[in-house]
Amino acid sequence: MATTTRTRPSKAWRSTAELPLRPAVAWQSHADTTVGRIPMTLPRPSVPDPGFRPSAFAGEAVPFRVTAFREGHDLIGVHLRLFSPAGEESLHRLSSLDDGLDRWCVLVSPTAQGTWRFRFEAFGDDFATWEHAADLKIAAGVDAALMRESGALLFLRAVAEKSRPIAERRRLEAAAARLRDSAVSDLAALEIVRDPDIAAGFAARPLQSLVTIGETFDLLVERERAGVGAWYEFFPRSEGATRLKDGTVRSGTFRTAATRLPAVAAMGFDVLYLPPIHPIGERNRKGRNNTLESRPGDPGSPWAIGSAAGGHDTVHPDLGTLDDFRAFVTTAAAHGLEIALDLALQAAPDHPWVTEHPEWFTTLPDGSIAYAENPPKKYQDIYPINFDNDPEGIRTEVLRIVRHWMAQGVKIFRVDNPHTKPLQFWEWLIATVADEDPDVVFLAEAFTRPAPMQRLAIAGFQQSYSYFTWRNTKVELEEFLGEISDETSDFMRPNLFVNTPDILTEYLQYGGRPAYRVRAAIAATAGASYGVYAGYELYENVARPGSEENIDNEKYEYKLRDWAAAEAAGDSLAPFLTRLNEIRRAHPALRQLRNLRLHWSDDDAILVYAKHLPGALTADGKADTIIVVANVDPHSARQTMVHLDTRQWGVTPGDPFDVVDLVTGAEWTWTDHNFVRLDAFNEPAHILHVKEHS
Ligand SMILES: O=P(O)(O)O[C@H]1O[C@H](CO)[C@@H](O[C@H]2O[C@H](CO)[C@@H](O)[C@H](O)[C@H]2O)[C@H](O)[C@H]1O
Repeated sequence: MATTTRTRPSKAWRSTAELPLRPAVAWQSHADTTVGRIPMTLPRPSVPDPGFRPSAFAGEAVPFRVTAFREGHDLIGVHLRLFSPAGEESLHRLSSLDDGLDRWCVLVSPTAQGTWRFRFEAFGDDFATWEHAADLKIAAGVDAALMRESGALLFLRAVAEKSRPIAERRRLEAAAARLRDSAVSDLAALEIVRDPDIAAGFAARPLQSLVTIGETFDLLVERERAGVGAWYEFFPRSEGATRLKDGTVRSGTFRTAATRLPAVAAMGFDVLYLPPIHPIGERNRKGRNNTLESRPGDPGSPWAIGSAAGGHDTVHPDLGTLDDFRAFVTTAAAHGLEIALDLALQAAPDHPWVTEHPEWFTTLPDGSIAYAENPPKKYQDIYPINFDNDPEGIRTEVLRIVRHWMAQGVKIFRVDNPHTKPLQFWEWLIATVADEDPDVVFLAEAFTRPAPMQRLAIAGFQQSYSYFTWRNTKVELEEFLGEISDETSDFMRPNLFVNTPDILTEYLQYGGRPAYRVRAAIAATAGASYGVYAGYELYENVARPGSEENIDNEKYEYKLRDWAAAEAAGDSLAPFLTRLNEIRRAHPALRQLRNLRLHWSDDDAILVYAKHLPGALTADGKADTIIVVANVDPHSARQTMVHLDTRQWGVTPGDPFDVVDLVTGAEWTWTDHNFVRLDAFNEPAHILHVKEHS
């Protein structure tokens, strides 16, 4: 049987409205004004700080937007002229959002990495202006002769454009003659005004006047993993750790931890993040539950980096050797997992830096060095680095360390507390590393105020931890999702971790299993990147009294977990996480962020959002639409009406469309208003795929 395969164009972009390329010609310009003939403002993608550039990831559906208008009521059009890193030029027609705000938009997906350039070109759309007026006036018998003659002149102007296909020019010439022919009735002339072929020709090659060329901007396109991925975090020392007869625990190693890789991969995760893997300080080592006294056998916090065994370039001897680490990275890659390493720029008191480079620390008047803090947290087992004492020396050392791990196959770094170090330093480091390898990704662990958090992203961090963990109610989530998918999306890519070793929110502590389930569903579908710290799947929800983190925290001790027994007993969320990751892989709309749109329900705990990706931007040419309806009250069953703006995926309001729940398999026919009932104790969220549509 013959099969047909859709072949995608091998260009560096995909577009919802690409036009044949035409040279840019500014027909009117005045050097004595700032504003162009057709004013354009608020171009996007953009960043709030001059000197920096917006970014996207390869394959991201980027809405290129601008606000453009002109005096009076003649119609305008707007083009996006795009230049790929290789210098290929393309032209894309923006559509009016018709929201009364003069906003225009086109979706383009750059698929090639590198620096792109783009600009907007606005123009008087002379055919559209005439068509609009002629349609009304000729039909009403007002100025019909005048309209017909204006049309003929317009068509002949188009005929003179040699770049138009010959068939189109002939059609226009004939149409102009008929408009002028007094034997042709006004009713017949109206058919010319409404001729779809003529309209299509002018849509592809508009008849332009007053062409205004906007400023040219840069857009940095980074690799897909910079923006998309399912992350899993585990402590390698816990994986394969064994309790000995005397009650002590023998550390896991890279070799034993490697035996857990198939299970992490089978859950569908893409990135495995490891907390620091370096020697841990002996002096001031913390004991269990963040106590200041460690007991024999306590392994200490991995973030207390450095001992006589070495510093940031060394593997903790308990974990194995550098060769073992390299083998671990290779095995992970064979399972489709990329390793993310921690980059925590601080030192335990016995780190070699402390004696070799005392100038890298701040010595107090009494000769001591103050320990690190991230108020209200106190890190008595580490010294912070003073980046201003020897900036060059510190830069050289950190670059050496990063290069060292890159040489072992690491291309992702989770940076600890970057907001406690100078922004300038990060701008330099990330740019320097990108020059050497543009595939390296830095994730900022900056739980701080919005301004420093956002500036770290603008300065170059490819990804950022976010406030997601603390946004739990419907109202909070709506505000958060609206912000990350639009306001900050040109420069900040949030990773929606559901938990971390430092964060066990009250919502999880008291929400029971429904809370774990619904949070995972929202993170995996709302975030293009999301993450899970090991133990989440076992619903570990007991906090250390007075803190927002797990009791008997893995940061200070080995954690021996029986994954298989939990799963066999039905006490594991792993099957659900696996399904979520399968859904993410099967649905390209979910591997996007900027396409998230909030919809509505009548209930204060039912959150509704959808993600749509047009077929023009998907690899197989099929549109993909997912609707998520989530009950964020983990203590109840809720029923309500859900209201959708179905036009976002091309369905006329009121028309029916079929959906399938990707978790339960249930199928329904929906319209723009639908009844839902979500029982938190059963299935707190619908993840609905809109079946076959254009
Ligand atoms: O300050 P954050 O909440 O962003 O947390 C990150 O950095 C902390 C310091 O590196 C780190 O804290 C852990 O390591 C410290 C140093 O060993 C130790 O004193 C803390 O008790 C321990 O929580 C935290 O894990 C990291 O995510």
